[in-house]
Amino acid sequence: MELKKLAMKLLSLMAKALKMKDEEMRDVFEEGMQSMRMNYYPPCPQPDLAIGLSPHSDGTGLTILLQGNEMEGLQIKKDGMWIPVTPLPGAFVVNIGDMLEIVTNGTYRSIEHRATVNSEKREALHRHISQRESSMETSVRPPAFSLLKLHHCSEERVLQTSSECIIPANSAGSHIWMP
Ligand SMILES: O=C(O)CCC(=O)C(=O)O
Ligand SMILES: [Fe+2]
Repeated sequence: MELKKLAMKLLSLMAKALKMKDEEMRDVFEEGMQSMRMNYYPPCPQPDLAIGLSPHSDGTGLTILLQGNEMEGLQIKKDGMWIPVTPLPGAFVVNIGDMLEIVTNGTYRSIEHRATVNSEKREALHRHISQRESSMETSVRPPAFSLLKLHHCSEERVLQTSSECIIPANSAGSHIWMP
């Protein structure tokens, strides 16, 4: 509940920064799905040869993350390089997800990230804040993304552009957002 309040506050500030209507942002995320996940990375004898979680972006609106036992592991990709996100005691990390990138018309970019492992265990607790289904039309013009039914784009086009397109996590693969 408190994390949802925090997420809505952050979303509201982003809406303000973008001169979007607050209600518009609330309409997308207030009644959306939320999920909680605990990731446990066991101690690894050869961390350099292993990966905890492969590179991805979150398909959500916002992810609020607490790096539990303050072990390093989370890395973001910036200018082609993996940068560690050093855990700060008691601090949350907030990740922008794909759906927020779409709603903000590409201004707030969804970040590619991964998790490495250590010779000691690591824990990370996540709260994902997602959109209400069928509420993804941005009022910003021109829209940077449009929703295509998958059968309208050839498999080749999807493959060519897959690093730039966004596949909604809950769409069972039937729709795709294209820039
Ligand atoms: O373990 C982490 O810090 C990141 C995990 C993550 O990115 C995810 O579960 O989506
Ligand atoms: Fe993630």
